[in-house]
Amino acid sequence: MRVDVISLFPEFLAQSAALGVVGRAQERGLLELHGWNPRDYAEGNYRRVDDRPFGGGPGMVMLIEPLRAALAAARAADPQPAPLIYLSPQGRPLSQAKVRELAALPRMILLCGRYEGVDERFIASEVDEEISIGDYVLSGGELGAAVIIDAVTRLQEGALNDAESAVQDSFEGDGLLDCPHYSHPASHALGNVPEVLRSGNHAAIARWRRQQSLLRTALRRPDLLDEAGLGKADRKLLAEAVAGLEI
Ligand SMILES: CN(C)c1cccc(CNc2ccc(C(N)=O)cn2)c1
Repeated sequence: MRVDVISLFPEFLAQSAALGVVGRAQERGLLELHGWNPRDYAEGNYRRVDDRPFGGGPGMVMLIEPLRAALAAARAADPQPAPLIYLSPQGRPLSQAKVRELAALPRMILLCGRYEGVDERFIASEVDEEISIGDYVLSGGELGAAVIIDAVTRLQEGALNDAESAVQDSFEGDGLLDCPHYSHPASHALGNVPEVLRSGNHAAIARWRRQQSLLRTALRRPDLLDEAGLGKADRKLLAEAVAGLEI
């Protein structure tokens, strides 16, 4: 997958993408990252990329022309079509379903705004999708771009080895929160590992894990539970777990 990032701080993305799963995916040729800095395309001796908003008010707005030139350069660098995705607090919240959709694309271009964002005319004319990574304001869209790059890279075939791909279950396969995990030592001052996990009874272990995921989701994220569309067996498992709670 090719990802082009339009950002005033392309080195930020390069550094964060050089590590871990994303770094390895680049080495394996599973991911190709390219940065485009609007400042390289800003005219005039001040090479302006932002200016004050019409109508007054605080902050600065990113100007149309440097963005148009940076986007044109990115598109000219590779014939593959790609959606332009703008990271902003006004975007649609990112979800694993959206990550799966993006991960299936051959290419995407991520636009990272700074300041108060981008001139609305550029958004209206060029942006295909506006995405938010959560309801909070950051100093720039770069962290959102890094989140999307990480999340889509994990889903590229060959990006994760077996140990890592186990983490694919919650939020992905079934839309529920993950169950608790334990490792050595089996008994510890902080408590002991649940017996079922040491029983070797794989059916009982799978049942316990599913039940824990259901219970956790019900207690922490009932909104996800509604979306998960539980079947009869799951509802029975959950009822049994809830009955077992000493509340
Ligand atoms: C209106 N405004 C402040 C603004 C508008 C656009 C971009 C930016 C850059 N900052 C960002 C970007 C994304 C997110 C997110 N939640 O995905 C949070 N902050 C700020």
